[in-house]
Amino acid sequence: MAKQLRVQVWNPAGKHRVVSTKPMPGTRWIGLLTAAGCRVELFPVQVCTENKTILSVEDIRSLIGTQCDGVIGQLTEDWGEELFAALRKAGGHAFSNMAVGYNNVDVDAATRNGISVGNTPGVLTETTAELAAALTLAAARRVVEADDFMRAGKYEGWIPTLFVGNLLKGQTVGVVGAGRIGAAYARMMIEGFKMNLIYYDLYQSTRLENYVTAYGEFLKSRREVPVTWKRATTVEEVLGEADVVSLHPVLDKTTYHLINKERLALMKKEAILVNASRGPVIDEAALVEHLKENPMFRVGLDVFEDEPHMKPGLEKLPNAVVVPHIASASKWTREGMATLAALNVAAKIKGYPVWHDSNNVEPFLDENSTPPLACPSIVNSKALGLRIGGKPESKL
Ligand SMILES: NC(=O)C1=CN([C@@H]2O[C@H](COP(=O)(O)OP(=O)(O)OC[C@H]3O[C@@H](n4cnc5c(N)ncnc54)[C@H](O)[C@@H]3O)[C@@H](O)[C@H]2O)C=CC1
Ligand SMILES: O=C(O)C(=O)CO
Repeated sequence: MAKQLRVQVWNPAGKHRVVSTKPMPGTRWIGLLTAAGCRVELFPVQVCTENKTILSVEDIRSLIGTQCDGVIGQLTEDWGEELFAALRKAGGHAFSNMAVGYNNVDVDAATRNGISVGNTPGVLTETTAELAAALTLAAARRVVEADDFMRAGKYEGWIPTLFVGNLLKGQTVGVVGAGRIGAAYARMMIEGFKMNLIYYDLYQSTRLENYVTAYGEFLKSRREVPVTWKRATTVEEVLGEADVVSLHPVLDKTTYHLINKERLALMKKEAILVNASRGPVIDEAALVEHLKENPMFRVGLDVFEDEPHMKPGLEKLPNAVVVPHIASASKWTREGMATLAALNVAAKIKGYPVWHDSNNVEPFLDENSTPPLACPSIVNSKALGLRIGGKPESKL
């Protein structure tokens, strides 16, 4: 039996019961749900005192209870048949992850149970790309190693060989998964550091290619060396040619352990590998061995295969920069994610259609105007036969 969980409640008299499995930043999301007539319940995680950061399936079943219209869940939770069946039985038909990635959700199980699955695209794009850029710089210029050295009182004066790293300008940046975040990261590295691009994706990114071409023309007009781009036909091509490789694909069967022992061996000895997508995209045990054998190879990791744990040995390696899945952690983005997740649930409960363009959710994020009457992004809208539409001006 799951122990009784303490919950906080807003708008207790609300007609529709919505549960959020974790507290989310800001208050706009609560206001939007209560304005839509929802009673909002959330499980307040006290990370240090209760050590209850990740809810089990059993915990979540107990939060859903016998009557629940919708749930806002988190990427740390396993949303499969058991939970969706429990939600359906409780009368619910709306779920949203507070994340753009939804590899923790069995979308087919949700569809079988008639439950919509929302996610939060777009609002994380630049924030996540910026953290990937930060990890790239930290790894290239050995920022964390040097910081540790200073704090340990080891600095005795400038020497020419101290913490020598990699220059990015003129080198090649490789992007695997050139979707929203991958393309934003590519633009940052190209414009910021004048790197050349090689990318691999299942689809061509004409927009990104045109952007790099135009920037190259601009540089030429200023008599500077132009940047270039190339679309690789295999991931191996990217790994062999790039000086920096950043991973931004979705996690699915095709990307699980995309970077493994054999593919790491194709990379340059002094290359930099960054992962701000999902941990299992890299075979982390193979990566630890590769880092041990190649001390000039460096990584920047935001995500881990067995999150929140690291594979043994990673914590001891100076050529790894590691941060705890914070790529989307800017105030604007996290509050925006909460808003989109809340609207995915509230608008579904109200029977509104699904927004026509999940790549442009900005109209939902403007705090000074009322959001469109639509669910911002529902990944199984087609399978459920949901209506597409949305009127920007009307109140929820
Ligand atoms: N570390 C963090 O805090 C964050 C991590 N993410 C992760 O980043 C992922 C990407 O997010 P977005 O860019 O918004 O999604 P997106 O859907 O715009 O881009 C994903 C790209 O991956 C490509 N792709 C799919 N399978 C591939 C394969 N086998 N090989 C190469 N490319 C492949 C797709 O074609 C697409 O272009 C999310 O699914 C999520 O897992 C997203 C936000 C924050
Ligand atoms: O949105 C996602 O997929 C995340 O990983 C949140 O940071």
